[in-house]
Amino acid sequence: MFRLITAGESHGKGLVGVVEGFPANVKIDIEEINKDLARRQKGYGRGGRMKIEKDRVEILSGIRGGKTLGSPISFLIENKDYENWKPYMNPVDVDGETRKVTEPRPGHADLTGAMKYGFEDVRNVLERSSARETAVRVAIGSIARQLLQNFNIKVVSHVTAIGEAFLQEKVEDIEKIELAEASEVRCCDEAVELAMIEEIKRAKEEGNSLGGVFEIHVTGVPAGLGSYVQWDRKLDAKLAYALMGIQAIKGVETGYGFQNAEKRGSLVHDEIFHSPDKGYYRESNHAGGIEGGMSNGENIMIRCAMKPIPTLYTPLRTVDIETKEAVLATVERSDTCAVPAASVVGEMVAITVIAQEFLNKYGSDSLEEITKRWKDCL
Ligand SMILES: Cc1cc2nc3c(=O)[nH]c(=O)nc-3n(C[C@H](O)[C@H](O)[C@H](O)COP(=O)(O)O)c2cc1C
Ligand SMILES: C=C(O[C@@H]1CC(C(=O)O)=C[C@@H](OP(=O)(O)O)[C@H]1O)C(=O)O
Repeated sequence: MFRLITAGESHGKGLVGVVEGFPANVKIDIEEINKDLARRQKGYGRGGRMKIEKDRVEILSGIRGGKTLGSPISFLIENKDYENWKPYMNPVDVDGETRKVTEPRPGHADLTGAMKYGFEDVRNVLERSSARETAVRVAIGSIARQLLQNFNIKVVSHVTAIGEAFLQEKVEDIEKIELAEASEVRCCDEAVELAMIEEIKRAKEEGNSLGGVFEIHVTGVPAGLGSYVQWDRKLDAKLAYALMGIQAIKGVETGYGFQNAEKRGSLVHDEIFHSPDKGYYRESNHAGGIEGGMSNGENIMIRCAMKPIPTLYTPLRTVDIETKEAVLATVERSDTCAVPAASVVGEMVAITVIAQEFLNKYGSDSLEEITKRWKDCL
């Protein structure tokens, strides 16, 4: 299993990722990583920052001649906006007064972060709590995805709700979900997409913000990733942990989680069948591909709820941390809605967990060794 760590401030020089324990001899196409980074930058409702950045990864170690070495993979994603923030973000010489932030935004990490670390300037919190960091997790997910492509495992995602605009029916047809890639809000239904865009336009006009729901589907996952034997080895638990680690994600559901809770068992549990060519299979997938903390061979389906963006152009009431006076929250620049971007991040975070658990089961030294063990289990 590989470990990962991210570093970097939103307006600092750049973001850094380190992946340790990744197997050797896996072909990595760096342009594929850049494509995933670009996908994260798209989506109707984002603010001015995405016009400044053009995220690209610079590999620093762990890949040679297009293949992984088994040594730590490290990389850099430059913050182009650093040029505009140099006087305030320079590691050596900071003019802290000019850009000091003292009006914490409700819903962001600002106030509690400042209290926790003893800061008088909320900038010291917002720089790292920012979802700019998710670019690194997308790059790592893209590397994980390229490993799993060798085993026919694929991940797709789509946005199912933005504010009050949502899909009525749950979509399980992967080809239909893939159509979401072309949509401005990553929704696979044209009529709902238009309603979502309207919803975002209205929120923007009001100086307000929006959240929503996205859904991730992972296909081709073999049965037996994760385990029932210990609570912290359960696949659903690991996915929920990693997905809740994405900024602003406040709910994670596997399969028809909350809907299942309202129904009788006979309508929820997926009956088991067998055929010589398919092996064991189910005709329904209410469990979302996970039973007893293990993948059961069906598609993995996960939904994530994102809260509305905390920075409002019509700001909420707060307290100045210097004067303790009632003021309005700070606003420099913000997205109105980032659910489409979050759905790309969710996709990449989920595939990272699946890759970690895949290596747990099949070994993690070289692609050849893993392939052999995977074939033995087919
Ligand atoms: C892709 C993405 C973009 C985001 N953009 C913004 C933004 O522009 N402004 C903002 O205030 N919050 C934004 N957020 C949300 C904050 O980062 C998040 O709410 C904050 O870090 C507090 O953490 P919490 O919501 O997990 O409690 C974004 C989140 C994601 C996933
Ligand atoms: C920079 C990104 O997202 C940022 C996430 C974010 C936040 O508070 O989370 C606040 C905004 O930052 P800024 O004030 O620089 O515009 C977003 O743009 C990104 O996704 O790459």
